[in-house]
Amino acid sequence: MGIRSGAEYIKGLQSRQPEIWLQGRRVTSVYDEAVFKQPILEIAKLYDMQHDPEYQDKITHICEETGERVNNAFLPVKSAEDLEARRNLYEAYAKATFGLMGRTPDFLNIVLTSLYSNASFLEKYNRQWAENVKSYYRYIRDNDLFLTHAIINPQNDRSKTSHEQQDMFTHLGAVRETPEGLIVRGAKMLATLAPITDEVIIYSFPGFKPGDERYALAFAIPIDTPGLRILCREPMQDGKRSVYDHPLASRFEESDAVLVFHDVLVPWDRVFLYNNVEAANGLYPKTGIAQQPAHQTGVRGLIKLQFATEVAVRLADSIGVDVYLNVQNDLGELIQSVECIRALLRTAERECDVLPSGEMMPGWVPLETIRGLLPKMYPRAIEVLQIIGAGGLLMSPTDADMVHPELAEDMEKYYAGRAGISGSERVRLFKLAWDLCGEAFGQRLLQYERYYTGDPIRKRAIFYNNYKRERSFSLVDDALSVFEGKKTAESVLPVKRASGAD
Ligand SMILES: Cc1cc2nc3c(=O)[nH]c(=O)nc-3n(C[C@H](O)[C@H](O)[C@H](O)COP(=O)(O)OP(=O)(O)OC[C@H]3O[C@@H](n4cnc5c(N)ncnc54)[C@H](O)[C@@H]3O)c2cc1C
Ligand SMILES: Nc1c(O)cccc1C(=O)O
Repeated sequence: MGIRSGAEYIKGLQSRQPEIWLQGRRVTSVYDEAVFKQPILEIAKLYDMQHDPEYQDKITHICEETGERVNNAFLPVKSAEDLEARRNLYEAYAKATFGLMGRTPDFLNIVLTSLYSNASFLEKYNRQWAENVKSYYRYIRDNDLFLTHAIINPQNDRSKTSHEQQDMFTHLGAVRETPEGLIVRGAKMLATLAPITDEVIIYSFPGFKPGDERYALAFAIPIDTPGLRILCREPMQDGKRSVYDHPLASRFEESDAVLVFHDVLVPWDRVFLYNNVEAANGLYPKTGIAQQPAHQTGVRGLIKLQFATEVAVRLADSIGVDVYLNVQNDLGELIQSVECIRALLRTAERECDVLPSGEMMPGWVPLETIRGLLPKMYPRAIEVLQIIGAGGLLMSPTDADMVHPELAEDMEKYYAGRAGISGSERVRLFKLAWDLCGEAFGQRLLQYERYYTGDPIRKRAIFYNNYKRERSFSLVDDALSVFEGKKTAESVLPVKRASGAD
């Protein structure tokens, strides 16, 4: 089949009835549910872009194996050209959503492509797991499906491992084997966009300890598999807010959900890993599923940061405050943050790593640096928006006020910005900014940037430890070589090193 259109994606959603719980009731038709409607349409637009002549060659390619046109997320990366094709895709999708949707279909489809490219990792433990991953990749690619994922255990008692929790099946684990497959029970978080996806893939960040064998699992199933319950968090929109009043919040809210598995059957051909702590701990660091998605999130994060920065610049300009040094200083800082991420991405794309499988991956050090910096840079951009917008962010009237005949004159006069910025222009700009920096929607976007890639503190500690392992920090030796063989600084003269260097 190859690339789907938006209408085909929506038809797929309409053909199923997953068990979705929202505000105390069961959702019977996800497409007709107001809170999901607009996000569905935004995702549908991304599917349509695959057929749009403006984008088609940038974001899709002809699959070598099938001869069909498929999305670039399914392209195993073997060369710089492949990497560029991937980047074009990330950029096109991120620009279409202003970087505000983190879990667009490309994200998990590249995870899957990496698992496919590095299936040899699984083969070492079980040949069938590797075969299962490969056929699942082909199935998702050829049907152009949209996945959600849940790789974190619910936040119950973080000081204990899965098998030490109060109930054996609080965290998702295997209950028993049957001839048809594995029965699994328990919960996982935090499946973004789960209600509007086709399938769910389950795996985990490393951290399993001996005794956690039943939780060491990876598999994928259709989102409407019997026994799988999707428990949505409280939505931040009712789905009926005006696009004028909430130009971003009304369109781009990604729902998040806890997934509860009530004795769900996972067919054997969908089991990718089971009952093996070592394999489960190696899956994330050793199959490229950390590094390739970091490229996608780096590009998306750049667009999001750039967007917030542009809003801040336009906001400041609209009320004439960017003549002040402090405001210029803050805006200059944001622009430098954007340029820093842009430069890191370029470096990552040029300084590639090549895995034993031949898969080419953007450089680990610059990508991890982006992962470490964005959780600080994005919240700072939001803070700057709040500081520059100040009380003006709290004076925006509504769409209805703007068009009311009795108020129209006041609106244009008292809400105008500096010369040349009309009342309606200024109000629209401030509403855009408020969605990002004031609304619950904007707070979620901030929380996403802090945590989507895991706990930033532990991530940075892992980065430090790996970096230290791979490097000798030899500049220090070079500096200290001046003391070689000498006891005191007073007696020092440069000495010849073994290498012959001074
Ligand atoms: C908006 C949003 C969307 C998300 N979407 C998805 C998704 O689609 N799929 C998915 O699988 N996940 C998703 N996540 C989850 C994300 O992966 C986690 O939030 C992230 O891994 C951090 O884990 P946690 O939230 O459980 O925090 P915790 O690990 O519980 O951490 C809470 C606090 O305790 C500290 N802490 C906890 N344990 C330790 C420890 N061992 N050592 C030191 N400090 C510790 C942390 O530093 C942190 O401050 C999403 C998260 C957000 C916010
Ligand atoms: N955050 C991630 C995720 O949810 C799945 C795969 C990779 C990541 C990541 O940021 O490394």
